[in-house]
Amino acid sequence: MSVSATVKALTPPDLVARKGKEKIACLTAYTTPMARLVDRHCDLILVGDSVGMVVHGLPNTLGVTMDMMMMHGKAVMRGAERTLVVVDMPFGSYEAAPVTAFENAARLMAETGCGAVKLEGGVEMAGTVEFLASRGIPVMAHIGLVPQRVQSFGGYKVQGRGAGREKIAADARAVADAGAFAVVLEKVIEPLARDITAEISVPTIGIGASPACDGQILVIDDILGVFTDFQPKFVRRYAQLGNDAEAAISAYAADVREGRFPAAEHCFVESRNKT
Ligand SMILES: Nc1nc(=O)c2c([nH]1)NC[C@@H]1CN(c3ccc(C(=O)N[C@@H](CCC(=O)O)C(=O)O)cc3)CN21
Ligand SMILES: CC(C)C(=O)C(=O)O
Ligand SMILES: [Mg+2]
Repeated sequence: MSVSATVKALTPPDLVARKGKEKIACLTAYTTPMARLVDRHCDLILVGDSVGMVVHGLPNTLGVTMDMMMMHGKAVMRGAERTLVVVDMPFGSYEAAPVTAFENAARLMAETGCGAVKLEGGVEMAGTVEFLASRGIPVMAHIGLVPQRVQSFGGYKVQGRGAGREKIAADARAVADAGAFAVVLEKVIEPLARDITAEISVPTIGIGASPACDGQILVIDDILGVFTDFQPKFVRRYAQLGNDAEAAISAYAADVREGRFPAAEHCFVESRNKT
């Protein structure tokens, strides 16, 4: 992004203005070429810490570092012109104290050029959301299933059933009141997602939280069929790129072994006029 950019990027206030009017389409991306594609069709790109699982082969998001988020954040910014780019704050970079959170969020914003950060947590993180938001860092909150706490939760379970309902409603109110410009609701039961969406004044972005939300987000590798280690119930697969990639790789290897690749058009000879 540069000051002379001709295309103006969407801002957090632009997305807030869409609530109740137009659905907000969001996807994750981690690389420049994918960011370019998503940028043409979506409103928001999340550089999710899911990158640790889908790109780096980690078992969960706990091992994701600031360096990884910085590097993928920069890569995505090189491909994004009109979407709002949000970078996930990794586990350990924001929970201990608002000042630590500010220092890490400011680094992400300053060094990647992203438009906002996202952090996981509700009532207990509201003070930090307020600290950042009041100091110029737009914050997207993330409540319900919070993957960075998978060890405490004992799995990626549905949220908001029974007694858990009031806790998540309180989380939504707390982060919205603290100044979050949007709230991700992950794997939250539909009636609760509907009530929260009606109650708070900023957009809810659902992932496994029903069409009642103001927008939706999924992990790009899940919708493309690139990541297939597991498939959450909330994912819809729009392509089978993993299968296509395997077929291509297998055909290439067979061509090399059988002498069908390279062919004449891939070879260089003495004559001028040819590159
Ligand atoms: N590829 C990918 N997609 C995601 O949506 C995603 C990540 N990675 N990494 C970070 C978090 C982790 N999330 C997850 C991970 C697993 C499930 C899952 O397996 N859900 C199962 C049931 C598991 C259980 O009940 O314990 C499901 O059917 O939804 C859901 C969300 C969402 N995020
Ligand atoms: C799934 C989304 C909401 C996320 O936090 C991520 O990709 O890390
Ligand atoms: Mg995340």
